[in-house]
Amino acid sequence: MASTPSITTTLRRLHPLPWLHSISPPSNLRRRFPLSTLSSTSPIDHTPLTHINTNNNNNSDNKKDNDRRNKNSDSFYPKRGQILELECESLAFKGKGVCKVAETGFVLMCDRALPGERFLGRVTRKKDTFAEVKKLKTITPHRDYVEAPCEYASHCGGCKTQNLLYEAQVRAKEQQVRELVIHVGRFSVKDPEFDMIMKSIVPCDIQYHYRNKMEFSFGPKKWVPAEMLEEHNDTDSYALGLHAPGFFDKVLNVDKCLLQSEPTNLVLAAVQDCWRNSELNLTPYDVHSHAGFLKHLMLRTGRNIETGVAEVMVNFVTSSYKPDLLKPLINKIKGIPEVVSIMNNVNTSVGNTSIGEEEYTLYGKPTIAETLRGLTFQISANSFFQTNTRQAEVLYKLIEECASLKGDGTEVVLDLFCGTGTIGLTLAKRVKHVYGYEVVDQAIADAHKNANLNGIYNATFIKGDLNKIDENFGSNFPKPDIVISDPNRPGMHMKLIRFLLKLRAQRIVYVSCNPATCARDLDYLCHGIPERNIEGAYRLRTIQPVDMFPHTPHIECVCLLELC
Ligand SMILES: C[S@@+](CC[C@H](N)C(=O)[O-])C[C@H]1O[C@@H](n2cnc3c(N)ncnc32)[C@H](O)[C@@H]1O
Repeated sequence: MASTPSITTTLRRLHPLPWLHSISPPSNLRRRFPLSTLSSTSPIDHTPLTHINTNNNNNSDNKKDNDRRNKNSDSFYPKRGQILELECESLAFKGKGVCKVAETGFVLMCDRALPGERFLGRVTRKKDTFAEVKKLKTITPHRDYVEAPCEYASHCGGCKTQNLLYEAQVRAKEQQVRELVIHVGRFSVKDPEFDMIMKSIVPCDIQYHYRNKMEFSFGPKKWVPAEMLEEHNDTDSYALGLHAPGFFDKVLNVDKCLLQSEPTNLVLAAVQDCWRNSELNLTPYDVHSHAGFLKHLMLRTGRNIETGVAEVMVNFVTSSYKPDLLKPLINKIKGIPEVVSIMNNVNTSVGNTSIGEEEYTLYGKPTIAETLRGLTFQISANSFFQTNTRQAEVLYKLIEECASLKGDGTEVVLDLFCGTGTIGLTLAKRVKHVYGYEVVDQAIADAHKNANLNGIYNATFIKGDLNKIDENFGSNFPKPDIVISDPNRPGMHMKLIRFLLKLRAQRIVYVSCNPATCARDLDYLCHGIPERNIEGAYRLRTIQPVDMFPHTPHIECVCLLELC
């Protein structure tokens, strides 16, 4: 709680999770509400507070929130620039710390504030129902403080919670999902089955070196956080590293990253060791002037399928094709035994993406391999593959359990947002047919390759935009028994939700990397949208959070829905 400062008060109604206003409404939701109302608020804002009260009136946290709102309709509204003493209560969206003003419950969100930490913070931004704060100084550290092993942890855009005990990280993630399921999904804790539905989070056994893919950027200048400027006098030199949080044009120079594999750290160190040598004439790409050659260094780790030994692919993304310039770097890194592939993606566009219009193999082979649930997958520089292979095994096992296939080869599976087909393919041997839909051409091509590689001939992968389906969509495949839906962060488009409600497959396994849009879609599928005369048709049986990415705010969930 913040100690009550001298303030001007403003009349405001508070949503139990006001920071959700910062989730931009996905295009599909614009259809749910009149455009005029969406210009200023998110769809979640339209859930009347009374509705939340009725549905969740035995939730003690909600009750306290609501009581407080009733007593204090005049809530504290801080001024920009104001300095407050705050205590972080929990973690929320994007891993930001949630602090509340004593008495009024007004919410302040602070990046890198951790539960239990008391600190001084300056108000940097005011939104309608909450404000953002920048931490200036810790007064007392949070209760689960641990020393962060990475020297960049306090300012790198990758990890946000390295100095929070891992057990506390997963507790906070689990709590976040629970709150979203209640407040956004409108599932009631009063339901006697609620505790059975809401499963405990599955932690990640390995908390470092778990990522099989990292992308570092080159930049003309090292970025140094303001508070460290005095210690650094080399800010004018070239940078290779990770982006500063929220900035596409600021690169924090890093010599190693504790999330990637050990061999890829050797590659990064080898490149760092020589690329600035002026004799090599290597220049970093400048995203403002568009001059320069080196754009990104992408490192991927797979394994030799026969021996199980790690294999590394190095992908240089450059603004033009000049392989001779890369030769000294190649000579240096090909000496690292795990490096089996050096690729060059040439991207001449002014954009900052790492996918090239042309791709060249500069050394070794053009793909590496990985296994998942007993299948082999070929991974090219740009193909999508789950970035935490070990935890993907856990995730896919959960998906398979939720699918509860009969195993007699009679069932049809619809794999929506199939990517390179990994989920559908891991189920294919036990079903009649898998139909996969995905918008990216290359992913569809990889899915077909993966099917052939694994001798799977009962899977069809089709390119299609699931945000643009029409009434005929369902005539492209037989009625599925099981639908798997694994959308990216914006969740499912309203057209797809309507389609699924009409299709009435027996089971839907919803895999999500964004618990907020997941909770929203579960609400639609289970409770319908009364104001649009859409009835829900599903019952939520389980929601299982899985931690795929320790030290980051990301949360994955596997949800099982059954037809009512
Ligand atoms: C979270 S990934 C899931 C990939 C896959 N299921 C897996 O586990 O590897 C989401 C996938 O949805 C695809 N996607 C995003 N928007 C889409 C759309 N509108 N229509 C179809 N596919 C889309 C992305 O290209 C991406 O491959």
